[in-house]
Amino acid sequence: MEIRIFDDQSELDRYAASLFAETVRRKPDAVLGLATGSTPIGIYEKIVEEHRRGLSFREVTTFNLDEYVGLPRNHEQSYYTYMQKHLFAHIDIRPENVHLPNGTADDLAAECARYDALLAKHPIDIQLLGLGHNGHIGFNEPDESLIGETHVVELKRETLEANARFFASIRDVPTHAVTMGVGAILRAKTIVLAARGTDKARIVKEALQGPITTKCPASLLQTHAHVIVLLDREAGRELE
Ligand SMILES: N[C@@H]1[C@@H](O)[C@H](O)[C@@H](COP(=O)(O)O)O[C@@H]1O
Repeated sequence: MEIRIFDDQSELDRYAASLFAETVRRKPDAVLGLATGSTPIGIYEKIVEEHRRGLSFREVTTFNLDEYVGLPRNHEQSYYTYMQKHLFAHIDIRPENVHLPNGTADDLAAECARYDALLAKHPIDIQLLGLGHNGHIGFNEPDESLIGETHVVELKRETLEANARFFASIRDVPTHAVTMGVGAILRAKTIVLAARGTDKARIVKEALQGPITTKCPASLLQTHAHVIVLLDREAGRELE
């Protein structure tokens, strides 16, 4: 596991973006795994800058980690809207190459199977991950056991609280989400985990240097051969 600590936020964003840009330069039809949350926003800005400097995403395919259950695509807090706003509207990606779980599907089990079939056809070259305060990756919440494939998850209280800041009140935060499972995440050839801020310091330490346990889903990343962890000083301050 490679751990890089940055003094400057925009340096972290630029470095993360360069890893994705390099992948696309090397392989124009690369498959990118994408994440939401506040952490990737600056990274997407830098990816858009790479596009403005000439990098094309015409042949690229993307998969997002997760989507809320029950939010229509055009809801302002859907991850579909987030991705349009922060990335897809600003690059030349083909809409048909963009994949997110559909959280409003009538048959969510069928939707999960559809997503897994697509993932099986398009192995992810590089996967971006944020880190939940409780160690979740995507929406794989800490539990006695974890699920490998795409599934519906009930969000933990702490996740609802953390994400309430994006909604009018905690009552408006969807209680369930569709998430890619840890199997698909760990099958990505390269994983880039980004975390910032003092409030992530404890979970960063637990995930990277604590025991490998389903109680901290991000700790499973310790088993992956090619993980690059990008932290600011605050998020990295408890690491030994
Ligand atoms: N489903 C997302 C995760 O993919 C993300 O990593 C996490 C952390 O978000 P933030 O970067 O805003 O701390 O939030 C959400 O719960």
